[in-house]
Amino acid sequence: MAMMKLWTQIGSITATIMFIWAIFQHYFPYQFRSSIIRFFDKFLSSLYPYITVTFPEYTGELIGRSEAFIAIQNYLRSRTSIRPNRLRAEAVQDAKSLLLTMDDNQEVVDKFHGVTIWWASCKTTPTNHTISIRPTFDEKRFYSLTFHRRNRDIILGSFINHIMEQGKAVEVRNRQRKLYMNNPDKEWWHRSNWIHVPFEHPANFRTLAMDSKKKQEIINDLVKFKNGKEYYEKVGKAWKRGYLLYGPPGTGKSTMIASMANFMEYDVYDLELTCVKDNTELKKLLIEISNKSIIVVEDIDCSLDLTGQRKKKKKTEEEEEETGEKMKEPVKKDVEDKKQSKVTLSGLLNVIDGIWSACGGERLIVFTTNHKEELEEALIRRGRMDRHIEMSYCGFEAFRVLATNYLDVAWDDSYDKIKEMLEETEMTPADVAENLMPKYEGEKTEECFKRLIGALESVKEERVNRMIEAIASGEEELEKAKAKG
Ligand SMILES: Nc1ncnc2c1ncn2[C@@H]1O[C@H](COP(=O)(O)OP(=O)(O)OP(=O)(O)O)[C@@H](O)[C@H]1O
Ligand SMILES: [Mg+2]
Repeated sequence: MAMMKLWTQIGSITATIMFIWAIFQHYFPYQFRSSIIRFFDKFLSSLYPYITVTFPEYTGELIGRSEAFIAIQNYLRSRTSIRPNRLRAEAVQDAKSLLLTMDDNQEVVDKFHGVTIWWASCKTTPTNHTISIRPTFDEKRFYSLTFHRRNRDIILGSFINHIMEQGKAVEVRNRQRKLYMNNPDKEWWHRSNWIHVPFEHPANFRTLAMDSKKKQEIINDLVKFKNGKEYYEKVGKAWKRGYLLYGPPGTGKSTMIASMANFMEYDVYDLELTCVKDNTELKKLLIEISNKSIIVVEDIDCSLDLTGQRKKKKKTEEEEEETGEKMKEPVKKDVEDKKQSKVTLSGLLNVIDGIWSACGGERLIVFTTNHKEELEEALIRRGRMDRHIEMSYCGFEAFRVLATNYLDVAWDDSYDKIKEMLEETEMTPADVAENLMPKYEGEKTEECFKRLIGALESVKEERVNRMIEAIASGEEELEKAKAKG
């Protein structure tokens, strides 16, 4: 009975509103309507003198979460005086610690210079009621900030700036750095084109084996870059820097990238170009990359045939026909991959230093290669790849770092012999490190050095044999040429 009464009341209220609305539309010409609406607005706001600002998690066409939303989330986390009834826990630092955030649909009171502010974390529920285990795009989160109209200037001015600064500082403090990879099998419900894992590589400049002067130069360069925001603005250049690391396999190029990331406290975006469909997708990936990051393209010479895709493809087919031999499957797959990716050299150049490269700041771009000479000049010219760093075979200084890392010895009698041998041979730091590493619990330093000396001797022997063979074949050629006259 009571239910029926309620429905009758709702029905009559709705009918009255519709009636008033119809009269309003019929009797008031549209020129007057807006003034009347404004008048009612003023009237209502005098009854309710509060202003509410909302901060959605995702805004308009922007890809990625809104910076303001993230800053507020971090700011609220840092406010110990704010005590929501319900909190949401999120594991960070590879589940080593928990971050607590205000749960959805909670309200808290905050103060700023004596002004009271009301925060609410809101979530709109999906309009369609389909059952799904995945988060749907209809689920929208936002923060709302409410304050009295008389505090408008202080809140919209200094308070908003204060939140952004505080929020960013908290983010830097709590941040678990991440290693990202581009995600070619992205499902439609994934907002991001990148997937990530915690970045926990232990490499650092102290343990990186290389010439100490060269290492210090790189460190200085990185420090200058990190503190160079104003400088880059002054000279009108995007705040980014390119490094080309080149050298034989096992000389520490990837280790150098990890050391750089740890030194700068940056995230790493490992960009696999062969998985990027085309230039448009490359741009989309780029604009999703956060600031304070290193974009890495390993083995750039193998990533794409940037120097002329068609030419090389044709050549491979011709080679197949000529030799009558079919390509090995992995090689064929590699060629297929390159065929699938339509990223062009100009697309890549655009990302490095075209107009798109200025989206975001404080980014390092690092290319690695084993064959610098095969790279297109335009790709690695100064300004794009600002510093070319050669990672070379193990010299004596690099060896000393490795000896300290692996055996904890600063000096040994065998050093002189090893020094002499390292100057005569070419052994990568990876091989030196492998020989220095004790092979069983308690293996003595002298045994490790003996193993290294043995390995160096065999490398030297191989080198001598190769030289003898080369001379012999050269002499043979010379004899043949002489015989031909
Ligand atoms: N300069 C170095 N300092 C310290 N360790 C090194 C150095 N170079 C190589 N190593 C050791 O050798 C391993 C292989 O090195 P790394 O992967 O960095 O070589 P790379 O130059 O990237 O090789 P590739 O060209 O094959 O990718 C590393 O895990 C590290 O342990
Ligand atoms: Mg590598």
